[in-house]
Amino acid sequence: MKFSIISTLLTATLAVASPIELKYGNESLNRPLVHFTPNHGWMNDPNGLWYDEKEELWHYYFQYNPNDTVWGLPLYWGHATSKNLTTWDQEKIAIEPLSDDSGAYSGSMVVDYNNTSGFFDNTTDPRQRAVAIWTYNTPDSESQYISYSTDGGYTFTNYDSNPVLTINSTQFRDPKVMWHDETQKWIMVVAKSQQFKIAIYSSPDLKNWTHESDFTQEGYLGFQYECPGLSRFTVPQTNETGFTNSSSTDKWALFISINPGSPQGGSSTQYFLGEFNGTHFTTDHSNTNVIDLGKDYYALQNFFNSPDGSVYGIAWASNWAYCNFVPTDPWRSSASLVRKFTLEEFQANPETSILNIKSTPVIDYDSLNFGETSSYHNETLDTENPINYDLAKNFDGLIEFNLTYRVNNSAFGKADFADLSLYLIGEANSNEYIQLGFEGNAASFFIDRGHSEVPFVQNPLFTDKISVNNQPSQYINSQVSEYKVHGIADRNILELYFNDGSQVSTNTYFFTGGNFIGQVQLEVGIDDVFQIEEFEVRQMTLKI
Ligand SMILES: OC[C@H]1O[C@@](CO)(OC[C@@]2(O[C@H]3O[C@H](CO)[C@@H](O)[C@H](O)[C@H]3O)O[C@H](CO)[C@@H](O)[C@@H]2O)[C@@H](O)[C@@H]1O
Repeated sequence: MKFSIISTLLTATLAVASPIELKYGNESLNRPLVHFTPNHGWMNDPNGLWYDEKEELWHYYFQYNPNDTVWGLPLYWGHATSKNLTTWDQEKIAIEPLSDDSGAYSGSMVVDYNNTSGFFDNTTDPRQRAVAIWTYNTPDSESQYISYSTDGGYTFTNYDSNPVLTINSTQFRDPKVMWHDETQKWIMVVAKSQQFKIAIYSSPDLKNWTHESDFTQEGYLGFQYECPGLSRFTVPQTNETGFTNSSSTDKWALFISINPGSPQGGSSTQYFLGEFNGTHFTTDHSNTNVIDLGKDYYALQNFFNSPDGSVYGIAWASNWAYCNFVPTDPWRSSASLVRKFTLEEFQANPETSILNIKSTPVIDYDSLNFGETSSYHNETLDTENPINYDLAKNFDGLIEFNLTYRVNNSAFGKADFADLSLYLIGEANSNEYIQLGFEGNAASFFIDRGHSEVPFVQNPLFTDKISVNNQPSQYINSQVSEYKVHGIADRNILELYFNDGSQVSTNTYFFTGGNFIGQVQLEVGIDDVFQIEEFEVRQMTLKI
């Protein structure tokens, strides 16, 4: 065994009391630490993401049913705040529906710095003039409402002339609003869900909206479009390999969630890259892109603003195909980690480079304590010598790993199952594990979350095996390619970032007796194929 323990910190104190146990009691052995979960009740889409520049505080609202652990009416906007985008405090409910048979459905938040709406006076700091734009759902209609806050996003007053936008439809929802500098107008993208249209509206004041265009029947349709979003990105500069881009330095991404009927099964989030001129969005190419190739990443929404001008977003880390059966209690569903999105030139294959949205997880390591780190470098693995690493007992169940490996494509035959497999083995029951691996002939990464005794895992729609077609991070020579994967396993959510986030796969998993990982094992199915450049695993926990 060739790993080395680099550091051993905190192990004595961790066994005594973890912050999660103190906060929630024993109910939450599988409650994630750095993925937000409501303290009780049901949660789905992220809503109203914005950054309060005055308080330096991030606000995150979410579809919330506090009365049950399944989706149901009345539906509210729950609320959480964070200083570091890693740990969140749940706040009081922010927006309520008007009756028990209705819902405050998904929507977004803007900061109305210049008081275009007229809702504010000098008593509200311009940086805190928060206006929510959301869908009011009743049995008869879906229409767009606005509500404003004069206390920094904690309580909201409904505009007395709501709705601000209605088209006599029951399938018209999820407005995402941004400010467009060039036209000095607010722009809304909103789903005419079952017409497969993303409608674009403009407004000078958030109250009066003009229909500008529809983006329709593009990409995967599924059953319906939901939760659109429009974000502006900076195009990376042309590099020495001759990658060319448009003369514009900006590029726009239109995000559209589809549910049900996504190609991954259930619900997922796609995006298109193109141009936006203030009234119309046009795609550069007819290809659609999927922002996360896993099963648990839906209804992505990006923050209205951020301190560095970058695009940050959160998704709902579940899937409508099985969300109501997920074995957590007294809450259901988690948010994804916050991700920073940037545009990159992505080598789709040896001949073609394309623009791609790269995802980087945002984790504030200052809010975490670190346990043991195991590290392993420059070894060719063989079948007789796997890496076995026992994690510290009763740790908090948050681990991170980095794995960089080279594949010698000349060292296996067509009929060989040439795999490098990383097993994350349950602490309470070592028969339970997640298998993560790469197979040489398929040149694909795979995730197998089916080795569990939790009955829910047998739900066929949970899809225990998922694969990601994986590009090398570099071609070392004509036979040898290098790949990278960064993983964060947080109690019951595994986020995998391939090649520094060029591709991502987010998937939940469930073990009996809580979701602590007790052992990590890295092994190969065939000799002399895999060279481990780096393999590092570390355990982490929240600072109290
Ligand atoms: O909370 C409403 C918001 O959620 C969104 C997207 O996640 O709409 C989801 C939607 O349907 C789901 O919930 C249903 C109720 O459990 C379920 O039966 C269905 O299979 C799910 O897809 O919720 C509403 C109400 O049922 C339905 O119109 C949506 O498809 C978002 O669009 C909403 O704002």
